[in-house]
Amino acid sequence: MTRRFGSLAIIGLGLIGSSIARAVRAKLPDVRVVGHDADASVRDTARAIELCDVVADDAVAAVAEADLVILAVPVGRMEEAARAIAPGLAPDAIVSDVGSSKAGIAEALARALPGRTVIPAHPVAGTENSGPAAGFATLFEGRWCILTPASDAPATEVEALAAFWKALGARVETMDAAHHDMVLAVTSHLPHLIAYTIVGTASELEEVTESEVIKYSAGGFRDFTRIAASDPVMWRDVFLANKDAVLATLQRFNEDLTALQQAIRRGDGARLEDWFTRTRAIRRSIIEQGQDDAAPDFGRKH
Ligand SMILES: NC(=O)C1=CN([C@@H]2O[C@H](COP(=O)(O)OP(=O)(O)OC[C@H]3O[C@@H](n4cnc5c(N)ncnc54)[C@H](O)[C@@H]3O)[C@@H](O)[C@H]2O)C=CC1
Ligand SMILES: O=C(O)C(=O)Cc1ccc(O)cc1
Repeated sequence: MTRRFGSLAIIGLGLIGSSIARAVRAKLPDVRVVGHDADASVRDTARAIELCDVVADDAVAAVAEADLVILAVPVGRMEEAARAIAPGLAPDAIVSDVGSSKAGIAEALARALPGRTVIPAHPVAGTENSGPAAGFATLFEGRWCILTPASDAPATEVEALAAFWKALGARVETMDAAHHDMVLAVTSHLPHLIAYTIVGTASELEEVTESEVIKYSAGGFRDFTRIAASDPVMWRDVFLANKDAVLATLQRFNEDLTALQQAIRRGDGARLEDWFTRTRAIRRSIIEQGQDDAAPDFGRKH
């Protein structure tokens, strides 16, 4: 029988940590949830909104009873968060995380928690908002959660973690951490980099005032501004951690951008039309598969 967790500790009570707490309360009401955050003001907010059964001031105390510990801190803080919980972990506790990149975190957690069962995970669900008030219980519904267990991870524990995420409404996939990082570099990290670039570039163009950028932002640019409002610390860490895959993807992107630039300069309408026809077909197949993440209610709150 699949192991069911009775007591969960969440380290980091921002958007993702607080969404897990809310989803567990809604879908797994028998699971005890203890939360901890390094930031005292976040702990105060978590207590004020009664996010968890207990909010612990101390990381060691937070994990003492837990059979599942989820680290929901920025990617660059994973190792220190793991080191902080290590002395308090129960012998059979599983440690997981929610970081947006995976290979570097797997190495960091293995260093910090030798001999422990560590199963990294990435719920591919989020918004541009951060902090404990930004979370919501339905965030993971119908969204993928990718598990990247090491090849020697115990299958029963991987299955238990998969069952946990499915109970929160997620669809679960398992893959190698390096493959995860390459796929997410294309589907998430590069798009964020492009959004950060275009919004910054638009606001710096001498010919266009900042008020015009705001006044005339049509649909496409507005979508970019939403993404470009994402948490600066979180995304700094993602790009530093997934450097190799992001740079490889960026290289390809730059080549394609140069090809389109050349088509515009040469008046090569056929090339532009071919390219745009292909991308429209991609969008349509995403919608047909029922994975329309760009739907207007994407950042919905409950
Ligand atoms: N924001 C998003 O849309 C998504 C984020 N993720 C990943 O989830 C993780 C958390 O992201 P968010 O919840 O968005 O960030 P957030 O900024 O909303 O929350 C992070 C929290 O971690 C706390 N923290 C930092 N260092 C800590 C430490 N050493 N010990 C305890 N608490 C600590 C911060 O005080 C903050 O409250 C990141 O690794 C991110 O890559 C994954 C999927 C989506
Ligand atoms: O807000 C958006 O559009 C996102 O793309 C949210 C997101 C951010 C980071 C992740 O690792 C997964 C999902």
